[in-house]
Amino acid sequence: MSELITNIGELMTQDRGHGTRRNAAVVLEGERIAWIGDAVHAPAADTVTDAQGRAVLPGWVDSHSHLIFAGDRTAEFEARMAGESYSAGGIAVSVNATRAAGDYELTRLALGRVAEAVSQGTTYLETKTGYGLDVEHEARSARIAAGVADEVTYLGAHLVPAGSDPDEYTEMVCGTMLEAVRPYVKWADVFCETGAFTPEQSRRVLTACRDAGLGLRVHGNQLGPGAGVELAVEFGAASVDHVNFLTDSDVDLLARSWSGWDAGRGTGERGTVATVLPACDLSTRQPLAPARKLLDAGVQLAIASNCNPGTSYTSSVAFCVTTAVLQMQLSVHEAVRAATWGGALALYRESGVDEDGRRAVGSIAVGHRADLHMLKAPSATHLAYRPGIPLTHAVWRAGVRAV
Ligand SMILES: N=CN[C@@H](CCC(=O)O)C(=O)O
Ligand SMILES: [Zn+2]
Repeated sequence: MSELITNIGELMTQDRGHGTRRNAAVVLEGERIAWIGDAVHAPAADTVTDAQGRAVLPGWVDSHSHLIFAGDRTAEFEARMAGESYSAGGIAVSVNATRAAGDYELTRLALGRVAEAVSQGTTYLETKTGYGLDVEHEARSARIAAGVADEVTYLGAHLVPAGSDPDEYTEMVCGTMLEAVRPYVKWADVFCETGAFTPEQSRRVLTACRDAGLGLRVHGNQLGPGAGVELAVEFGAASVDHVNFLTDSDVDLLARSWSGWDAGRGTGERGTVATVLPACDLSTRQPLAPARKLLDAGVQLAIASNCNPGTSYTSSVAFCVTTAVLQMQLSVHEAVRAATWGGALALYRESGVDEDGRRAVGSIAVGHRADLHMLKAPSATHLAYRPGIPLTHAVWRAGVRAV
């Protein structure tokens, strides 16, 4: 089956040429993009969708979320809005509620959150464990995550549970817990921060997970300056996320991590993506991550929702993009790029043409996965120009109309 989407007012492809086309058309064939060109030259297809001048972007690639949880942390949020500051300790509230929930309930909650994300234009999504924090519940979270998300990250190193010895717990994260989650996960993450895991404990987790064949990610430099970025770059992590408190040397390390990479061709040695989480920064009243400075220094940037019950209870990547433009001084093109192609880069999914099951996501090009987001607006600029207005008109995920 093929579908022609025509009369696209603005097609923001975010492909290597960064092309934005006017009066464009796209043909989808099965799960792939088969043709892109001017609407006047569009070929015939089995079905036709008239965009009536609306804008089309790649679907959002949300490279950082924590969707496997039960319970509610409204009280903590209210206390924060009354002046308290965020601390990692709140994670324990979600751990208790998550452990108490049955499998069916936890799955239902996670699926609801994925559906909410898709309804707002997300077509590819990573999610993490991290609210189980014992072998049984981390393995269960990983299994449920594998059934609802495109990419799963093991975050046993989210918090040392109350009553556990930090070094013994870290050993379990690197041993029996890692073994139990291994069949379900592709990535591992560590919350390297005061109140969570020390640099030395983080190093042990990253080493064990790398040796187990997992790709690496780091929660770093969220609540204060620290070793997160240094460790992420040293271990060749795919991304370091949050990055609110960076020294010049952190920015330089991140930029230099990309020096062996040919951005035009997308070849060479990859570095570490800096993932900024604007909704989290607002919701914790933290200083915004220096996205402008990172881009200017040559760092590859992603924007993600960080949807979780503590610091960022939103799955709206559009909201994050809006904030990045209005508050972080990014252009609309840069912000959309970071939330599509940048997210794919952070998940090693930005390239791959017509490889079965591994088509690129996050950009619109022939042979890439047909993940499209049509706005109720003639241009992507409206995402920032009309903040807070739900602008998703239609969504295709792997060629299937999802919204
Ligand atoms: N910072 C660590 N983890 C989450 C928050 C988890 C929570 O508070 O429940 C984050 O990415 O912000
Ligand atoms: Zn997170």
